[in-house]
Amino acid sequence: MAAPPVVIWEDEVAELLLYRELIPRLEEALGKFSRRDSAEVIQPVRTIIPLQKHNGFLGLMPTYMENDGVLSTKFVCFYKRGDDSNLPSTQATVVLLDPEYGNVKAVMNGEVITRMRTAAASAISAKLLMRPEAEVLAILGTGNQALSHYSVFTEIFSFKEVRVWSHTREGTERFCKCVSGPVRACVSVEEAVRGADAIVTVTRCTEPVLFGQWVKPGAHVAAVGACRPDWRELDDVLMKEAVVYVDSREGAMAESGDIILSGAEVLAEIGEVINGTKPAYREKTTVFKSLGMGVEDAVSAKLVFDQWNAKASKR
Ligand SMILES: NC(=O)C1=CN([C@@H]2O[C@H](COP(=O)(O)OP(=O)(O)OC[C@H]3O[C@@H](n4cnc5c(N)ncnc54)[C@H](O)[C@@H]3O)[C@@H](O)[C@H]2O)C=CC1
Ligand SMILES: O=C([O-])C1=[NH+]CCC1
Repeated sequence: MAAPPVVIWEDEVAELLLYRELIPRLEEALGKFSRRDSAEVIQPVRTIIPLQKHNGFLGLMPTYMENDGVLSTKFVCFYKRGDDSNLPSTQATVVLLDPEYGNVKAVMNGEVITRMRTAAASAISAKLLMRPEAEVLAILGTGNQALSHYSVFTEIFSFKEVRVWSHTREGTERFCKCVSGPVRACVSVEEAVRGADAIVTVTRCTEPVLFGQWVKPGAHVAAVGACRPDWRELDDVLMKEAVVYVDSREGAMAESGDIILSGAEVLAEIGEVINGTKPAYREKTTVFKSLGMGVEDAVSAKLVFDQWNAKASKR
């Protein structure tokens, strides 16, 4: 009989998951996903169930990576919360199964995984699409994703300046107190993004907040919020002027308001750039539209589980 599942919760996931180990595994997984070899990866577009009464959505994100022996599902609830709400805007759990027997091996906190793998995917897009001489990073939004993006972008790049903007002053103040390095608080989006070489959008807004007229030609934008077909973070000018990359074409066409409503053309998946089958236009203005994928959760969960087992064998 299979052993009962282990439960690995927030603090332990945070201790076991490190960007330096996660990033290379994510790069490999994004490349595998874009090869569309069903003997290697099966990851359908997530199923979404609206939670109308609570202004939210449940996303189910099953993934099977045959050669890696990874079978997992993430359950993620995300909500359109008002500013005065103390309730979380994203809650997630990842279940890791044994693909041979079908039993559950581990149940893990998915918030840390979601924060870290999303920020790591944005950092991979910047590694491939941002100009190497980039000096200024701007972050729009000051929530959980803003903090994880600050951590990984300052860990792997050497920006001379990091700017942050939130639509509330309290949000900006909280963010500036939480981060361990320098950051300049900005009072408007325009102040934050003018002249920036890299821009990360991690807001819960449903109307455009970043306008193309303010974006420096050649800048790279990692667009992480606006994960519903009628939600926007970026305006039509930016979407049409930029070269657009996505994590998954099918996901983007089903879920990204910035792509669907602007009618912008998608040049490539980021995995295709990793595989060398599509070009990286570093000298042009680029947008990486991230929606989040099950393969990212699957490789993160495997990493956490492997590290947990390695630690357990030393006890
Ligand atoms: N692409 C992906 O893989 C993922 C995307 N997300 C999305 O990223 C976004 C940020 O997520 P979290 O940091 O977890 O949320 P959070 O609730 O911790 O932070 C959201 C931020 O948006 C700001 N905000 C709220 N309403 C706004 C408005 N009308 N205009 C401008 N700013 C506004 C808040 O002040 C806060 O700074 C959400 O849209 C979430 O759904 C989350 C997880 C994964
Ligand atoms: O990939 C993910 O976990 C999510 N994308 C949008 C909200 C949550």
